[in-house]
Amino acid sequence: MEHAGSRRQGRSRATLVLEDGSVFEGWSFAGDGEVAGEVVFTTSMVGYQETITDPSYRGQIVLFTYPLIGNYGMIPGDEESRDVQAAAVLVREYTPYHSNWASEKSLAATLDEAGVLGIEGMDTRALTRRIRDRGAMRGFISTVERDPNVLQEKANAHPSMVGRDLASSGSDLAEPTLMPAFGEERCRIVALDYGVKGSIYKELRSRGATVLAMPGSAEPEAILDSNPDGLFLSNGPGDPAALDRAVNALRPALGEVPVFGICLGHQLLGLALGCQTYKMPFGHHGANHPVRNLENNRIEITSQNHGFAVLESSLPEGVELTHRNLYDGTVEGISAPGLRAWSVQYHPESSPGPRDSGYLFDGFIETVSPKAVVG
Ligand SMILES: NC(=O)CC[C@H](N)C(=O)O
Repeated sequence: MEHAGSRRQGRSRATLVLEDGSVFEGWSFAGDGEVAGEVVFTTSMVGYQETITDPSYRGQIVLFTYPLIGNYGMIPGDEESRDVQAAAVLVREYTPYHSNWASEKSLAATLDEAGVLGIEGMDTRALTRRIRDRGAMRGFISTVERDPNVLQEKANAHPSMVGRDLASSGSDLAEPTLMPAFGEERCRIVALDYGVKGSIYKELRSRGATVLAMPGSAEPEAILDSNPDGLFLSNGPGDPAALDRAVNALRPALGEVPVFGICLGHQLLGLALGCQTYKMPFGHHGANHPVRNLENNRIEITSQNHGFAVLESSLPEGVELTHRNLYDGTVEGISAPGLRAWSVQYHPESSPGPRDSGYLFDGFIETVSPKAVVG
């Protein structure tokens, strides 16, 4: 039998223990049970729906630093992929009252249906500081087990994000899928899907690109045989350095077609060009990350979600640093002009403020559009 105080509004107590043994208590607002994952914090003030459905968050327990989550519900069409991808969701306060005219269900209902734990009432500030001070850590959450030692052991038994290939199975695509341009077709590109955010395809298609999406596991011949005007490399979960096969598959395309990569795609391009990647102490997750564009010295406010990065000292000759994080100096963009390849570590166009990095999509489409379509 349950003892008094173990439930609130019909929900269970939940305990999170990090690999260093620190303990955080909360209440489940969705789901019951146990889950392990790397705990990361995101500073986005809006966009929880896009965040939890972003496949790059696979394997991660996502903590929102914004103190109130849930108030605009879930809006059909705003999801980045079909499924909830985050391993669990941690918030300070969850509100079940969602008032956006377009919302059709609550965040809690969505998580419940997906079988993903949602925990509220956690000291998200203390937890964020812990991660910021000690680095990204694995954590284990349970609504059934309360013993911190048991939970810490389980956190430590979970595989580290370093070396984890989550992208080979990151795509929902079973086979190549053609997505027509919105409006007049200007170019045809192949997109390698390692766990893509759907909004990226919308950005490409709305600029006149017909997109042939292929699973990230596509063979090099399949990529080039379709004779694309350009090649796009998507975002995706896990450690890029675990993806030798994907890196080797895109090498033959370099120099043959213009290549543009985002997030994991940026890291894979870097690896294919001979750079190294590393795990950052704690990642960049949020919609307010300032980046200096080294080509024009402007600052762009960008939307980011990455725990790995390209190592600046590993950039070989011919590869240029184009974008750098304003705060911590992380490489956020590179280019290899001789090979017509470039990439950034963030999602152009999904920033909350001025659309100040959409030029990256524009530039890609401009570069790969062979000619204006006649008739
Ligand atoms: N957004 C992404 O594609 C993330 C890339 C990679 N999984 C990282 O964490 O750095």
